[in-house]
Amino acid sequence: MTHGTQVRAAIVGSTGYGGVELIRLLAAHPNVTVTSVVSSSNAGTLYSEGYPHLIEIVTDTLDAIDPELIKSKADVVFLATPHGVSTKLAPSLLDAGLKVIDLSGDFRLKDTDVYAQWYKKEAPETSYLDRAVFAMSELFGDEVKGADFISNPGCFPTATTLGLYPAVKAGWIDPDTIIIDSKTGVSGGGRGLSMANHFSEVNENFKAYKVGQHQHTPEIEMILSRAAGRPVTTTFTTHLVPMTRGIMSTMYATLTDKSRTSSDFNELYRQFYEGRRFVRVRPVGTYPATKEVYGSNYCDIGMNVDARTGRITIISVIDNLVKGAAGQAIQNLNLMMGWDETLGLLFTPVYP
Ligand SMILES: NC(=O)C1=CN([C@@H]2O[C@H](COP(=O)(O)OP(=O)(O)OC[C@H]3O[C@@H](n4cnc5c(N)ncnc54)[C@H](OP(=O)(O)O)[C@@H]3O)[C@@H](O)[C@H]2O)C=CC1
Ligand SMILES: CC(=O)N[C@@H](CCC(=O)OP(=O)(O)O)C(=O)O
Repeated sequence: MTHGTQVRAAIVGSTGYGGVELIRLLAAHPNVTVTSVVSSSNAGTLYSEGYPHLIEIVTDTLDAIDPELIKSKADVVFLATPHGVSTKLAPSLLDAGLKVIDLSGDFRLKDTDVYAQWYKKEAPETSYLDRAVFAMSELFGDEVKGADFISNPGCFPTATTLGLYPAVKAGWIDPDTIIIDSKTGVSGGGRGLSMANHFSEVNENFKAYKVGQHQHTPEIEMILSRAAGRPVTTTFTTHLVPMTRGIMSTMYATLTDKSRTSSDFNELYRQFYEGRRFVRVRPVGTYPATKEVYGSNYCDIGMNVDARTGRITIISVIDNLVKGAAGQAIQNLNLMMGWDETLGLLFTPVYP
């Protein structure tokens, strides 16, 4: 599996935004070498033709999707492919003996009917679904060590549930009252051009989308239900804002004990995330902005209790391409391999 400590990685969907972010981050990882960049549509061409910023840095030619070829070049495969593709690809890669980390939503939901309902696609085969470990690093990281198949969380569920989990788990907020208002940058939609992420549609604009229909709703509910120890449903709305990277989730909920203060919650969160470098709980009275995590694997959280209304407002931010995708996938690789979870990921946010 390893050569010394070196793991060889292949990236399927390497030409997309998640794939190119994996390349950027893995270039700084001491234990991983990217040995195969894979494309379903451009095999045989130079990778840097599609990404001139990587000229003379990534000199590889794109490989075709061939499990045996990938197995000959790599130990672990990242799937940064659209929903529905991993369902078909992951089984053959696992059968070839590769470890797989899937960035798509295909293997996150264990109920096949729920997947089919929200993703409008046929669910993966149950035996492979059962094998996939859903890995929100800070919440379920203990389940990842030694796994051979990881399902990486979605970007909105990452920002949202890291912000809500400690309060729900402690029983300090009523899970039935939670309302989640999320905003995302355009890169969340991937590199493929659609009318929705056309410059003229996004610039100077701010719009809600997939209202009541977002595919991340059942994933958020699955995680909050684990925290609450009973089924939880929630109201979740996404908005597209004119920025490239970043997600902000603003969450509202009613307190179960109205005497608790912002300081009480702040202390609860600090204790819950103690020792987890990538979650930064902001001091009472301060709130994170997306730019403060730009290009980094951090999730920053701030909260305010309003004694007047008996409600809490929790604000959580991530970079959708890092903590929301490639960064957390690498964090999960680290946990899977039994390495320090921060390996290769301790870079500062890009500012300004
Ligand atoms: N963008 C984000 O912020 C986040 C994305 N994700 C998830 O990560 C995955 C990748 O997203 P993202 O990088 O944004 O998407 P992109 O659209 O930017 O890239 C997806 C890539 O997948 C490849 N691809 C398309 N069809 C197929 C196919 N049939 N078989 C194999 N490869 C295919 C394409 O490359 P080629 O034609 O060269 O094969 C394409 O470049 C998605 O599942 C997405 O939901 C998760 C969290 C956040
Ligand atoms: C702007 C935009 O369209 N964002 C996407 C982000 C989802 C995504 O990336 O998908 P997974 O995290 O499920 O893999 C969306 O809202 O559907």
